[in-house]
Amino acid sequence: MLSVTGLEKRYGAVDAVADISFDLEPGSMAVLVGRSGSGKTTLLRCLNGLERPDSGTIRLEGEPLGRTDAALIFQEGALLDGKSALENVLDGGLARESAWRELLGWHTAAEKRAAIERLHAVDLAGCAQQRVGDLSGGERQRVGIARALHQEPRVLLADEPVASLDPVTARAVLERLASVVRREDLVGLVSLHQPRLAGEIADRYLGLADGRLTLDAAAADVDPERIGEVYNVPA
Ligand SMILES: Nc1ncnc2c1ncn2[C@@H]1O[C@H](COP(=O)(O)OP(=O)(O)OP(=O)(O)O)[C@@H](O)[C@H]1O
Repeated sequence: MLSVTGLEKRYGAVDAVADISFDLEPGSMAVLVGRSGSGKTTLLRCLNGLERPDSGTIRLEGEPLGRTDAALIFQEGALLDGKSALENVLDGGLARESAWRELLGWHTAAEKRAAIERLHAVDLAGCAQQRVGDLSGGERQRVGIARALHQEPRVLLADEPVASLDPVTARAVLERLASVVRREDLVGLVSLHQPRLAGEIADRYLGLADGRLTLDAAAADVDPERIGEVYNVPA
């Protein structure tokens, strides 16, 4: 279980994340909702270790969350366009490698086989050698998922991963993300602005308003009205 307790992150006078506590189970997908500026990105960055919280603890199965335990998928994938899909996925594993390998970007045959497997998991093994810059938006986001998986995370995070995709492609990418989380028994947490898409993949909802957690409930117990309350607008 991922346990977040009393998490706080301030930027000057702004409480971006204010005393947040929640638990998430492995093998289930949680969706993070909230208005723009409510603290979603800050929370995800704290979980991924990109931001250092001012206070609070983040534990996985009782131990402090390690540097490589969580992988974050960004809105635009944060991929290198000039490199192939396979090379981008391989780069995802570099944080686990020794410093000299990381420096040289040198990969073993076993690493390459594993990276192809990750592409296979998102139905993109056929695109392994293609330049990422030549792929469609949906394919790029699936490379982003494969890259994150190659970090071998136990917590898979995504910050508005389908914001730039059409609804049909967005849904396919999210379904792929949710199925990977469930199959590989990961803790999944994804921020989304599209409540309808959220409803199709969420096992659980977390809602933020002004940095505070105002919703923490199983998807079965959440109706559109409750989500509207998080956004402070009628459903
Ligand atoms: N590096 C930073 N320096 C100063 N203030 C910041 C920084 N990052 C975020 N903030 C502030 O913290 C608050 C939360 O921002 P955050 O980006 O986490 O919100 P969000 O819910 O992800 O928004 P969006 O949906 O627009 O991405 C905002 O008031 C924002 O202006």
